[in-house]
Amino acid sequence: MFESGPILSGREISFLAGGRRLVAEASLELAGGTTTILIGPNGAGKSTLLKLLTGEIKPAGGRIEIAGEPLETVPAWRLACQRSVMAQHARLAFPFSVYEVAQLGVDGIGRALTRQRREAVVAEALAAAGVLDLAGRRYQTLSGGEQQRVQFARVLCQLEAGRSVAERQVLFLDEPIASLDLCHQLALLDMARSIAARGVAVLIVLHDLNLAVTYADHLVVMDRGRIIAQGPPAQTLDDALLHQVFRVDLSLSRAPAPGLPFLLPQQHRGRPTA
Ligand SMILES: Nc1ncnc2c1ncn2[C@@H]1O[C@H](COP(=O)(O)OP(=O)(O)OP(=O)(O)O)[C@@H](O)[C@H]1O
Repeated sequence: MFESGPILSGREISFLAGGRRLVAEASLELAGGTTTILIGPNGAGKSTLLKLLTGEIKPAGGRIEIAGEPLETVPAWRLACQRSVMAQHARLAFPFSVYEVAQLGVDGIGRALTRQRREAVVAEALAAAGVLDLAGRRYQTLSGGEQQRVQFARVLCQLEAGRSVAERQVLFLDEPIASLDLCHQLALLDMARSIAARGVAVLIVLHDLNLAVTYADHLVVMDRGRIIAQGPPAQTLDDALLHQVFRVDLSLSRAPAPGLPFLLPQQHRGRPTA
């Protein structure tokens, strides 16, 4: 059994850039064993908030703690063991093979592991992400969806290698299914949930509201830099909030599968309402 409770917490976090407040007084907790899904329209501040929580950028105000320590005091090598990040866009300047990209996840972090174990971690991650058969290919020659799955393999490697150092870990996935077909979307989200089930705190930025309400234990809704609602999906989303945040007419109804919340467009006019 794992220790439940928050692994990462943010209190009143703010971030300013270009003369604008991109994140304003955001507070949230990422608990072990929990899948938190962050939703909101384009430009709401989701990726900016994720970058603040991962330590990639520094907040102008507020406090972020990971495993009880202020985030800014945790040395980079330990942070790399405590949290793994799949960014929205990953660029590679060098002609790496798929295997080498996944291997980046264990480089450094997996130094305490035997070479055999490191190789097993990479092979297991490539297989879990469904890209083992692409291991020898040049990363740049892959399709967008294949590249996204290789990036997922890389973060799986990092998480697994980091486990030898950090017991309490956070997995951040920023729009991890944006380029994936439905089968691979569900496979990735199922895997993220099974990672949460072993005690990791998982934060996923998603645009698909159906998948968000289906996979989230905790839903966080952002609009214009602010967290405007959060909690269990069924108690967090309602028609009024959907209209306010996404500026379209949607209705929350029940899908044929019992207990599975589902959003159906109602009189959708094909473009956002004013
Ligand atoms: N460094 C920056 N300087 C100025 N503005 C920025 C900077 N970074 C982000 N922004 C702006 O901040 C807002 C929030 O950006 P962010 O990427 O966090 O949104 P998002 O909710 O992830 O959007 P999307 O769903 O489109 O990915 C956007 O309007 C963006 O243009």
